[in-house]
Amino acid sequence: MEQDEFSLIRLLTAGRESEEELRTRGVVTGIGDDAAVAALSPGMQLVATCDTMTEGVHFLPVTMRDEDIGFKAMASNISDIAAMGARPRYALIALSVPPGADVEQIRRIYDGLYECAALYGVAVIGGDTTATRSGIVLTVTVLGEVAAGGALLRSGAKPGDAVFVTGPLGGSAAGLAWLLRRGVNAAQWGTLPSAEAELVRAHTRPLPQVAAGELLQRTGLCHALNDISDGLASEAGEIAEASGVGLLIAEELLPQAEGLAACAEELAADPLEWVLYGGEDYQLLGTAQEADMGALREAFAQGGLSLHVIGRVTDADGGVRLQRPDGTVQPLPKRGYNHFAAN
Ligand SMILES: Nc1ncnc2c1ncn2[C@@H]1O[C@H](COP(=O)(O)OP(=O)(O)O)[C@@H](O)[C@H]1O
Ligand SMILES: Cc1ncc(C[n+]2csc(CCOP(=O)(O)OP(=O)(O)O)c2C)c(N)n1
Ligand SMILES: [Mg+2]
Ligand SMILES: [Mg+2]
Ligand SMILES: [Mg+2]
Repeated sequence: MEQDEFSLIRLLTAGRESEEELRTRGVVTGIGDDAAVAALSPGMQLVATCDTMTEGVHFLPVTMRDEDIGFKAMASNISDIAAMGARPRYALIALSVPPGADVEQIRRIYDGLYECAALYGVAVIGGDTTATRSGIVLTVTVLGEVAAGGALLRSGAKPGDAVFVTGPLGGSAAGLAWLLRRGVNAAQWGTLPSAEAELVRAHTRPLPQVAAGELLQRTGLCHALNDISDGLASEAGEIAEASGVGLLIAEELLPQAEGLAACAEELAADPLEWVLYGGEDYQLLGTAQEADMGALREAFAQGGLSLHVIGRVTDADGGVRLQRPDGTVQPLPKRGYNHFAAN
């Protein structure tokens, strides 16, 4: 790479957004000083999160195009802001690349980062650039805001609440399984049959549910909220633990990504595994009082958003359980993606 980090930073970030545009988004001092300075709206509290994408762990050449790596790194962070019922505002990007990296590849990763940021009105205000000895590591920090005292936590679920999700599950894991099995190169994705293309899209270009999170926050009716990065079972376990409750999920009510069953059949896989344990769907999982679900459904329908009731909150004794279609109930282990599992 014929660059030092200063020229690389300029190459990646210069000219992406006009001064004027950054100012209207609240940026007082952006890229180029020791730290960024940015405004928060009056009466709002800061909501901050960071997540990393590591080559070989979160992506491989056969699973993600360069632009997708950037898009998904930004999207997964925005999803955590959505899961607090907050609005994403600013992002910082920490990039580590091997010394011999292809600058054009890094630039494409940045195209994806900025594409996702623009989609959600997020301004990139800084970051850090270093070398790594092998593999790309991309860490995004997103700063958002929420009405003071109004953040939606994992800890507010109450027995008797309905449990809901904001959209279909299992698509990302199915898309990943399909890409790994087929090993097709990204240039061929455009020619995929539409069902597979949708699943691949769910894996490579997840769309965080910011509008749903903000709507849930505004209504004041949502008791607990979490986003699904590690899988439904794992995130349900997080809500149960944080709230000191149990959750009973009905398998029949789980919304499946379109084309999931056909893809599972083709790959001789179990679609329920993808739905429960696959992860990276970035839908929101929440609870609200049963009696308020009608009002929530109406508000979601008016906003063109979807909402699916998938179960109910119980007392803590039962833990997290799954009701099978035949009526039997079994424990739903808090199994999901584990970075340190032996494999
Ligand atoms: N290395 C770390 N140091 C401090 N806090 C961390 C670290 N890693 C994760 N956390 C915090 O632990 C909590 C759970 O993290 P995580 O499971 O990654 O959440 P999510 O799945 O929503 O990204 C978050 O509050 C996160 O900020
Ligand atoms: C090549 C490849 N193998 C496996 C996966 C699946 N995968 C990797 S990380 C992960 C969970 C989500 O990532 P994590 O870093 O745990 O995010 P967080 O829970 O902190 O939001 C999953 C399902 C993948 N995306 N790509
Ligand atoms: Mg995390
Ligand atoms: Mg989360
Ligand atoms: Mg995780």
